[in-house]
Amino acid sequence: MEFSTEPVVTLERADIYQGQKLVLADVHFEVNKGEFVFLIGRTGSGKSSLLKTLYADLWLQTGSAKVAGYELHKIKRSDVPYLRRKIGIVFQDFQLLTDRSVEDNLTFVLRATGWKNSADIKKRISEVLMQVGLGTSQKKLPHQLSGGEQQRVVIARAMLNEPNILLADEPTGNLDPEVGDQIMQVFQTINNAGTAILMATHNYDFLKNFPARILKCENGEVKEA
Ligand SMILES: Nc1ncnc2c1ncn2[C@@H]1O[C@H](COP(=O)(O)OP(=O)(O)OP(=O)(O)O)[C@@H](O)[C@H]1O
Repeated sequence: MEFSTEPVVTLERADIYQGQKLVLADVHFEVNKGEFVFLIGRTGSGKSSLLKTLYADLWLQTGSAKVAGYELHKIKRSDVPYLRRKIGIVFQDFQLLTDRSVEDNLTFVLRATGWKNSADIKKRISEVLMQVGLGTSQKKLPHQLSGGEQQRVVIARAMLNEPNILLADEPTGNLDPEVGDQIMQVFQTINNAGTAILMATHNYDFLKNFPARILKCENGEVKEA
């Protein structure tokens, strides 16, 4: 599996619903290993619904999809946690546990995903924090960090189990433009090291400054832009 060249994401004839409402029809695209893809579209066009489908928060009812080796049209609910270990998820709001230090937030995730050895846990936490440029913040509580630093911790958390792809939904939406650019650079560094990224964004400066493939949600469809 690790050495295969198959795409990280494949969707074919997928219809994406919110309740009874068809949000996106006949969605078909692939994301290859190590690729960077922006997902754009107006408010309400279906970007979040598409990302939610990929991490099996929204259930795929028609069509087929394969994400990190898991077939979403066949997946059992009990396998969803394993799918989510293979994909990292980053939202706009930071969703850190506010009463725990950075280190404890990250340890919590590692222990919940089966890590037992304390030395391995410490080593992995230092690695991901270095990767996001936050080497010295282990002992801090989230409120002692800036918004940009908190988002770095969230990205570090998403990287803990070496995902094949990061799904990011407006990851810079709550940040000042300058800080947003720095976070975008963190994503670039991670992408350059081989992790695919699918990022929903409203920030058109990113599209200009960080050229990459663009998918657009428009009129109930997903198109290459
Ligand atoms: N939980 C929900 N229940 C019912 N309808 C929903 C739900 N979430 C979203 N929708 C509807 O689905 C459509 C797509 O919404 P979605 O959030 O995927 O769009 P988006 O492109 O991510 O928008 P934004 O840029 O504002 O985040 C919208 O019409 C929205 O009202």
